[in-house]
Parts: sequence; C-alpha cells; structure tokens
Amino acid sequence: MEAAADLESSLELSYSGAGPGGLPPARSRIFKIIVIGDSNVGKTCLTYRFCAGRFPERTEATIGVDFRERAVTIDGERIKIQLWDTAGQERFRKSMVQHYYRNVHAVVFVYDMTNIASFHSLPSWIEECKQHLLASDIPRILVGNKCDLRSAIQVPTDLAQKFADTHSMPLFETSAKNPNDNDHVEAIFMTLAHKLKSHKPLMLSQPPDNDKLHLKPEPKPAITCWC
Ligand SMILES: Nc1nc2c(ncn2[C@@H]2O[C@H](COP(=O)(O)OP(=O)(O)OP(=O)(O)O)[C@@H](O)[C@H]2O)c(=O)[nH]1
Repeated sequence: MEAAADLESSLELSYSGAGPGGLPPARSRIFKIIVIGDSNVGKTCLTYRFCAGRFPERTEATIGVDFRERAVTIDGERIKIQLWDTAGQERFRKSMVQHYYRNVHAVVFVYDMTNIASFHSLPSWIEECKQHLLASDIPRILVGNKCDLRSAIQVPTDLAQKFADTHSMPLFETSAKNPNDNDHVEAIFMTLAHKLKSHKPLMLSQPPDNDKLHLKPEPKPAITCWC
C-alpha cells in the first residue's frame, strides 16, 4: 500500500531538474489508465499484449496492482500510457483501492466473454468506480476478452452492446491471446490514447520506482467486434 502511495506521489511531482546544457529536460505527458474487472478475465494479458506486444507465457493472480508503461507517438507528440493492472480478487485489492483511482485519466472495464458471471459483475465494478472517481467525464471503455474461445462464448455481443449503450461506453470484443488480434488490442488502447491526448495537460512524466512496487520491469517494445 505504501509502495503505491510512493509511486503516486512520485508521479505527482513536476520534474524540475535541468537537462543537458542547463536546458529544460524533455517532458512527455503521462496518462494513467486503470484496468478493472473480475479475476481471470485477462486484464494482465491485455496490458501485457499492449506493452510487450505478445501474450505472456504464464500469469499469476495479480496481487494489489501491477504496472506497465509504453511510450507512443500521437500526432507528433510522444506520450506515455501507463496501465495499472489491478487485482480482480477482492482479498488482493481491498487495501489498495483508493490508490488505483487517484489521478486516473481513463478506465477500462474487462469481462470474459466465456464467463457470464464476469459480465454480471460489471455493475459492481462501475459502482466502485463511481464511488472513487471525482470526475464523471473520465473516458471509460468496455472490453470483452477471450473472443478466440468461440465455442465457449456465454456473453452475446448484442447483450454486451446493450449494456455498453446503457452506460455510454464503447464496446470492444477482442482476444489478448490470438496473435491476429494484436492490432485490435493495440487499437483499443490507442483509441483511448487519442481521446486522452486532446484532454487538458496532465502530469509530467517521471520514471516510477518499480523496486518500490516489487514489480518486474516490462520490455518496451466505436468498434464492436474484431473476432
Ligand atoms: N483463450 C484465452 N485465454 C486468455 C485470454 N486472456 C487471458 N487468458 C487466460 O486467462 C487466464 C487469466 O488471465 P489473467 O490475465 O491473469 O487474468 P486477470 O484478469 O489479470 O486475473 P487477476 O490477476 O486474478 O485479476 C490465464 O490463464 C490466461 O492465459 C484470451 O484472450 N484468450
């Protein structure tokens, strides 16, 4: 918990150190996106796919929060997308919840298309989000994951679309696993990044202290259905 607080406060600091030759250092805007949803829906795999460009060989239940970052260039501006992969299991998230939501710029709700229970949990995730986010105009998107498991689908697209419409969110159906969906996962986060880029100036980038969070450093490397 303290580690997350440290990370938050380090992100809130404006970088005031001088660059080479006394010139101001290069700065890039940084956007914090939290990814939430039930355990096992594929939040870790989706964030890994976007940041590392591939499906992870193995995953374990996220404890607290995991953190991945990727720099992208949009319309000539280099920005940093910071993905906060949160724990789906209540026992691993309880004490951290307020840290997830601090200074959030966008929220990605994820459900597993092959698990109707994860879809039915969405209202409680939305409610949690409402309780912790001060601004109501923060971009939010809904992602149905695991569309590669076609024969096991339990959440029909029209049902998900209806839910998304009710909550004024765009819906994306994709797979973190299917390499053919790589571009789709990319497009989901890039669509969000484009949206955020036009937002008011945000935090300045400062490298987070991954050691404090005990995280492994990662390699950098309105659509309905892309299946
Ligand atoms: N077939 C398929 N399996 C997936 C996909 N995404 C994730 N998985 C699998 O689903 C399981 C859970 O994935 P995670 O990414 O760890 O799930 P999570 O939502 O981060 O889970 P928590 O950390 O417990 O909250 C793993 O066994 C993944 O291999 C997908 O798109 N297709």
